[in-house]
Amino acid sequence: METIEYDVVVIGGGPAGENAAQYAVEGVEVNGRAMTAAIVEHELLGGECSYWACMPSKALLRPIAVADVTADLPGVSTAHVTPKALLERRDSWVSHYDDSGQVSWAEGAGLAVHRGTGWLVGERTVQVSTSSGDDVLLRARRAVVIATGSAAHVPEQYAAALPWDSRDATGVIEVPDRLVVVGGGVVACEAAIWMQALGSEVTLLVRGPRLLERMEPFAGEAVLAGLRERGVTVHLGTSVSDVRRDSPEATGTGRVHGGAVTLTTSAGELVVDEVLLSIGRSPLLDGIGLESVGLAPDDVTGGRLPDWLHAVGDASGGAPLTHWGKHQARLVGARIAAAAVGEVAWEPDREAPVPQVVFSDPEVASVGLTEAEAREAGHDVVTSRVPTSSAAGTGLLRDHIAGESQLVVDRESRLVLGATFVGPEVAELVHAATVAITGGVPVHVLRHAVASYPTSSELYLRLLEELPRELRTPPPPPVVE
Ligand SMILES: Cc1cc2nc3c(=O)[nH]c(=O)nc-3n(C[C@H](O)[C@H](O)[C@H](O)COP(=O)(O)OP(=O)(O)OC[C@H]3O[C@@H](n4cnc5c(N)ncnc54)[C@H](O)[C@@H]3O)c2cc1C
Ligand SMILES: NC(=O)c1ccc[n+]([C@@H]2O[C@H](COP(=O)([O-])OP(=O)(O)OC[C@H]3O[C@@H](n4cnc5c(N)ncnc54)[C@H](O)[C@@H]3O)[C@@H](O)[C@H]2O)c1
Repeated sequence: METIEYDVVVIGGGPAGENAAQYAVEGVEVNGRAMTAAIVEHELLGGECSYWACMPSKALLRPIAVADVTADLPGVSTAHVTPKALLERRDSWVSHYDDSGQVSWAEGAGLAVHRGTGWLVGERTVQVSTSSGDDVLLRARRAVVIATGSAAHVPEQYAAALPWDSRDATGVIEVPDRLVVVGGGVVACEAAIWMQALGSEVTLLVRGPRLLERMEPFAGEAVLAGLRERGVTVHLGTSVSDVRRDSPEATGTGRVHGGAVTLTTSAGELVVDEVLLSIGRSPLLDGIGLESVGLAPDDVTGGRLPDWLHAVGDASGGAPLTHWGKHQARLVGARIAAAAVGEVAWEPDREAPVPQVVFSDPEVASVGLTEAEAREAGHDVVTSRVPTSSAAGTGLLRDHIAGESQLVVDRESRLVLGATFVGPEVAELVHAATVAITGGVPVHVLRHAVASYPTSSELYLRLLEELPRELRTPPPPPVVE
């Protein structure tokens, strides 16, 4: 078997793997020789995000959001979604499932791409099985990075019915007349919108009492009202006990997978044409040879790895979000690069807060701790909440503005712990809160960050004004006895 040496070998070429490889070697020379890295990828370079997750879902949702605005904005005629053109836009944003652009980027960045499935066979050693049948061994002089992503959960009771997963929803070709979406998380709240806009009659079956259960309750309530308003049926507190399908058939991604599906649920029996299962994802760590180096998947997600092995992105067990995986990858890449030249990479003391935007209607954008998480962590919490329409800039966006926005503040330090914005186009509002948390900007200082009139950012002034007056000044110095 041929053996090739690189400084760094990355298993998995999604956004996290690509960034780890790039940051580990970019501009780094050791003894006058440029660092080298290889990415092993067995599907498309760019990963889930580029072809089956973030990009296609947002390409589908944006025109729907724009059409919604025109329906609520006097002075323009109302636009309507045209399903064929919407799917063509999706196809263009996923480059027709062709990754040659990403391969060119990798080659331009000096990264080698090995097509095939990779797994560890020993310390710093990855075997790659290629479609031609010629396996190759990649030896990493410095580090191996696991960036294999995650896989959707498919409980046993659904497996024989061949339900859709998120790839079928983002890659939809045949629009089922009646679609059940199981789950009340991010995929469910986003996919229900585009599937309904494409013509499906959508029913959400949510096991828990609310949508978006990891976010502030008022966010899930607003999204629930939004979905119902656009004609989506939502059953909360509903479990599925049996799933049967007539003639299940593996017809391919985005096509209806057979005949009618009958679901027995705590809300009664439902007969539909397709079921989209969106009940979470787990790190993809099976079959990557962890046992060959004495490790188990829990060691990866628990951060118990030898110094030559790293994990980034969904595979690490951290927040399964592209920007978070890329952040982890930049940190890991910088650590590998610094270690190669005998240095230690600089990192801030404080761990960065995780932002997330749900591109539902209304949108939800949040960062840091929810109120409940902050209290559980022992903070003396103060919150301020205002209608998202309460700034002139947000009010101008459209006629009807649903949703509220909230800051969670630590009373003692005056620091922002978390923020949630619910409403139209709030995605861009959250970054200022992310900056405030990352930079440790207390609210009495944040009040002096003046937003232009009339922009949505003036909502910060409204939120800060709602806080108790005593938080407008620095905390008193500690009394020295
Ligand atoms: C429908 C949907 C929408 C989403 N929308 C957003 C969004 O708007 N914003 C956001 O931040 N996040 C979003 N996410 C989450 C986001 O897609 C993931 O967090 C992100 O893709 C994780 O990146 P990654 O590099 O860790 O893994 P992936 O993107 O999954 O990439 C892993 C890569 O590794 C390859 N691989 C796996 N095992 C091997 C092996 N043994 N050998 C070789 N190659 C291997 C895979 O083929 C894949 O290309 C969405 C997820 C879904 C499902
Ligand atoms: N805009 C974005 O950032 C975006 C968009 C889509 C997906 N994502 C990422 O993808 C990940 C996966 O999304 P998701 O919606 O599949 O997961 P999720 O974790 O967001 O939601 C899972 C939902 O399924 C429910 N559930 C769990 N097990 C169940 C079961 N056995 N039966 C019925 N219901 C069950 C949960 O109560 C929850 O409502 C998310 O964690 C998110 O980070 C991000």
